[in-house]
Amino acid sequence: MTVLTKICGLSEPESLRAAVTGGARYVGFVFYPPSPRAVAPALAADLARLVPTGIRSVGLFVDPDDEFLEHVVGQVPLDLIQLHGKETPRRVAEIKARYGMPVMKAVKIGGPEDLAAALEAAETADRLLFDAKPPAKVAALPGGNGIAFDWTLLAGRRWPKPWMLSGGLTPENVAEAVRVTGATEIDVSSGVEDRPGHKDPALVRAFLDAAARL
Ligand SMILES: O=C(O)c1ccccc1NCC(=O)[C@H](O)[C@H](O)COP(=O)(O)O
Repeated sequence: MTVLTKICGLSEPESLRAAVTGGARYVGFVFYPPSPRAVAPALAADLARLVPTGIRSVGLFVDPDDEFLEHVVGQVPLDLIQLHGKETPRRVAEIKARYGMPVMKAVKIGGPEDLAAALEAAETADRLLFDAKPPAKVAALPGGNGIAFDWTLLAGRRWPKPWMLSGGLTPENVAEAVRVTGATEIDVSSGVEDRPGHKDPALVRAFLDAAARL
């Protein structure tokens, strides 16, 4: 089965090259300053210009205002906007209309009660990304926490929009995650880092090799 992979949180040419040459179909740039993966728009623009046609550059935002979106989208050649905050379906529709770009909405999963939000998000988003709900007790990021959710919650389910599985994926667990969920698109950040915010090109290649064997 062909599984498409997104490598998220790229900020260096070497790891970007590992993603591109390793077969990633999406590369993600984080525009959320509190993240250890946050990248300046000017650097992201330089990196995005290295991305060959056919690989989609994804800009990741958390509850961005229009001024920040304008600041980034105006200088970084992006193919897809990923919204990873508390954006409503109405805000998603507004961003889609304003920037004329498809939007992938993150849906945070902690338990079965969170699945309904996916159907609501699918009303206006072009794509869904299922991620683990951040732990409530610690001051976690909205995403990129290296935490997996219960994949059986997605088993056998169909969604009205294309969707991507993320949350705690690694070269070691990705085969099981895809087997259980039936995901055809996957996303990883922490699982290919040797320290928070630093992608290890060897781990990037290992993850992509594992995905290619599915
Ligand atoms: O990656 C981040 O630092 C981040 C910060 C704030 C919001 C979202 C963030 N990442 C979103 C992604 O798409 C990650 O790839 C996804 O959450 C999976 O991350 P991980 O569990 O570390 O593989």
